Amino acid sequence: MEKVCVLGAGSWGTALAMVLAENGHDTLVWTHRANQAEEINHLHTNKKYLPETVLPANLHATSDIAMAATHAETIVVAVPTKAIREVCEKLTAKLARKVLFVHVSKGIEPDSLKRISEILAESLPAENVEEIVVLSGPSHAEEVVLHHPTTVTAACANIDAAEKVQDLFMNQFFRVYTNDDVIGVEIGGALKNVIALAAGITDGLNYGDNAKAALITRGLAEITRLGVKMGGNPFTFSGLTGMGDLIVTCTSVHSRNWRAGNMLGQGMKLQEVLDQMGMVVEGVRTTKAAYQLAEKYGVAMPISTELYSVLFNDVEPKVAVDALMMRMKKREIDDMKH
Ligand SMILES: NC(=O)C1=CN([C@@H]2O[C@H](COP(=O)(O)OP(=O)(O)OC[C@H]3O[C@@H](n4cnc5c(N)ncnc54)[C@H](O)[C@@H]3O)[C@@H](O)[C@H]2O)C=CC1
Ligand SMILES: O=C(CO)COP(=O)(O)O
Repeated sequence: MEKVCVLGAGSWGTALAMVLAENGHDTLVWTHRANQAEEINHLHTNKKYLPETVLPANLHATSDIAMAATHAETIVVAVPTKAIREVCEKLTAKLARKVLFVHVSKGIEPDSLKRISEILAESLPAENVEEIVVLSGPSHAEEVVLHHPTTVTAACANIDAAEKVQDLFMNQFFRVYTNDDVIGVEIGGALKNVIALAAGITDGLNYGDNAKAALITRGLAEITRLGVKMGGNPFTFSGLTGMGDLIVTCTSVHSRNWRAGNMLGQGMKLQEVLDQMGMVVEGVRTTKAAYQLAEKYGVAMPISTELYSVLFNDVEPKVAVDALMMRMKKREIDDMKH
């Protein structure tokens, strides 16, 4: 039995804490909201994020970051990308030992263009970090808490650390693979949210399944082009954290990014959509990062670029789709190289 702390009691942090507690680990979930910690401890629910779920009685919560820092041999970071630096800062002052860090957030920081493992490495004291492992793949919290079969990947250059995380989480309904390609796994996990927003938009425009299949396939092509240029293994992008996650996020009703895109496609403005969601839609900030990364690495990312113009330059979704369809003629396979 390991002592594990999960930082963030949104839908994903709570679902993963539930997996860990059910696996018999001494699991504590930290939330910055005291009333949410009380709800988890006394009612064994987290109604705002997982309204139908009863949490295991051995899952405990705290809003005291010092308690979270001292409890854990392993810390799972499950807050949205934009909160990671702030949470690390709070945690840093309280860390007293070396900890194995696992992150499950899917984003890239705009402007700095840092991946999450890079943000963690620069925000946490090196003497307190045993390793940083990313856990990613096609996995909606809503299905994990129902014990529906789910597969994910734990990635770290140090494969022993990835295997340790595999052992922590793996059970009959939650299957964990390992990979040593952190760049490929993080890029796939972050950028699929961009394509899911676009898929939601075409569904909101009632463009049907041909359009969605095209977005998934050409989306994977541009994610792979960028990811390989950044140093990722090309095979990672056809795995669980690439194609797998792209499929689930573009097709599932649980997807926050698809739902947000769907509202945009139906004519709502971005701010209205975000106000209505009440949960993190990582793809919005990641679209900005993708646009910047495409420029930085000189890689063609037409879907991300058109989505950027919809989200940040007020271009009508239909106009953006027309622009994608009317691009210069291309060869399908040659195009993958540029
Ligand atoms: N929901 C899901 O099924 C999955 C989510 N993810 C990723 O996990 C990450 C978290 O997502 P969700 O749990 O869905 O988000 P959420 O919106 O359900 O919850 C986010 C949680 O972070 C907390 N938070 C926000 N700002 C904070 C701050 N400054 N300090 C401390 N806590 C803060 C919120 O109070 C909330 O408890 C995202 O990067 C997402 O892409 C990954 C796989 C599945
Ligand atoms: O990453 C996810 C599923 O693997 C969650 O995606 P959404 O944030 O779009 O809900």
